[in-house]
Amino acid sequence: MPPAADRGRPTRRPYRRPRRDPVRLLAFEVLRAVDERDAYANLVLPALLAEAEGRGELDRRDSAFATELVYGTLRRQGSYDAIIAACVDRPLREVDPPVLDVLALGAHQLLSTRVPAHAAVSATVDLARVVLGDGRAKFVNAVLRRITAHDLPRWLELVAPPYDEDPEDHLSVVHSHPRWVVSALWDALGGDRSEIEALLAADNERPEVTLVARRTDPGELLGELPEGGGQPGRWSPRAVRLAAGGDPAELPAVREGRAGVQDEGSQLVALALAAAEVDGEDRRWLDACAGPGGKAALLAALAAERGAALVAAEKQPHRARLVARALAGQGGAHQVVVADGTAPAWRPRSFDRVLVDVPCTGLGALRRRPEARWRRRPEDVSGFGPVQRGLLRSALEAVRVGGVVGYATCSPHLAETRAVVDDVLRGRGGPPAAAEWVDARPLLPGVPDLGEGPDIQLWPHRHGTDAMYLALLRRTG
Ligand SMILES: C[S@@+](CC[C@H](N)C(=O)[O-])C[C@H]1O[C@@H](n2cnc3c(N)ncnc32)[C@H](O)[C@@H]1O
Repeated sequence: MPPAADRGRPTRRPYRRPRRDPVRLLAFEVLRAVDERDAYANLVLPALLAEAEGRGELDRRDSAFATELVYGTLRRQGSYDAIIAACVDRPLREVDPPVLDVLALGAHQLLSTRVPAHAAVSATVDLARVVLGDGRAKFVNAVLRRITAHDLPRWLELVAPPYDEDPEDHLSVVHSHPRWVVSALWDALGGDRSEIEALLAADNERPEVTLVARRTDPGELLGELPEGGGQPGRWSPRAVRLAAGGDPAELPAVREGRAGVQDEGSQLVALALAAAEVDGEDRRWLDACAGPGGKAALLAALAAERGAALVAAEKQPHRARLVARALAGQGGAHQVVVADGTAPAWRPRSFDRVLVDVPCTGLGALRRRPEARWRRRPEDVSGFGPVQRGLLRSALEAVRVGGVVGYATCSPHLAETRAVVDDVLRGRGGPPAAAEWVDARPLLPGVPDLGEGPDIQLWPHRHGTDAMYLALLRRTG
């Protein structure tokens, strides 16, 4: 019983220092960097994890949890913002961004992880006390407690507008994509509600890690993995799908460049270009937009098997250095040049095969770059248009008559894919190109649902790959 003098007064809790949880602190630091400095989570996070592991603050499991917190929170930010807005009594724009980041981290733990609700709330409030101060931590506590009232499906029923009233707004909130991205993806995909929902859901899944066997056989590569460590690719004869866990960069085959980490979609683009028929010689290949070098490394290996030589061009010097690193040890004849593909340093008609994997919005790789969907703007699409058309025109000039150009994007947006190729072929905004379509679908035997052709569009929910696009064109004059 409290002493008589204290009776009737509210009992004060003894002051408790907040627990400094290095995992949540690190996750918060990454979210702030993404928000404040436009940093890329896939660059900042590994660097901070490596430092923290080096200091002995985090072990592998902690790092995996920090990764899940950062990527999951960023991917689901649209849904969480709608839920947080329903739990806050003022417009979200009036809540400080660092407070919103803490709330989103808490919402993610409560609604999408197995962390028990009481632990998610107390750990997030402790984080708030450390990074925001005790006053704002009380606000965080109150909002998180409101969020615990429902699970994610119920919250989405409550906060998303009904599908029948506004399908795109509904999907935007439920699947956490900006409305304009939902709209663009649906235009490119076609199909009904279930198809677009499957795509949007796939964008929110963590992609599996795939290796490409470059100077080795995929069977041998599998043999180098521990028991149960991988399985053959779904579509690419060179792919090995890694089981979860472990750092692929530490595998000897990857360290030695015999294999690399590469999505199967990117492998298929390089393989289809290499499989296209060219009339006559097949000795000189060009990758006109090579940085950071994933496709160039596979092309170099394929070229070396046939005695062909690869020129890998890249406009940005620092990215050209990455290309040189990717090509090191690939064997065969290859050369890396810093060059603007729209004002080329090579003579016209001097290549037999050309890949032009143009800069684009990256809307096909949303699984990998969790913040990209929030950073991109609709006007970015038209911003890339002139360089995409210029690069394709130059690629068609660089290839000789009878040779083949592959135009690739890691965006399925129709304005970046078919529209660019159609404009260049029909001479909109320049002279018409003397080139014909090559049907790319038969060059990828066994890969289903590639579209109506002659170009191909891969999809995360159909193929488990990034949404890569490829058009193949043969120069005719
Ligand atoms: C989509 S990325 C290419 C990815 C690469 N093919 C791979 O698989 O690793 C596009 C690249 O084109 C480069 N780029 C942009 N404009 C260019 C230009 N005018 N000439 C050459 N490269 C350019 C960018 O710096 C970027 O590295």
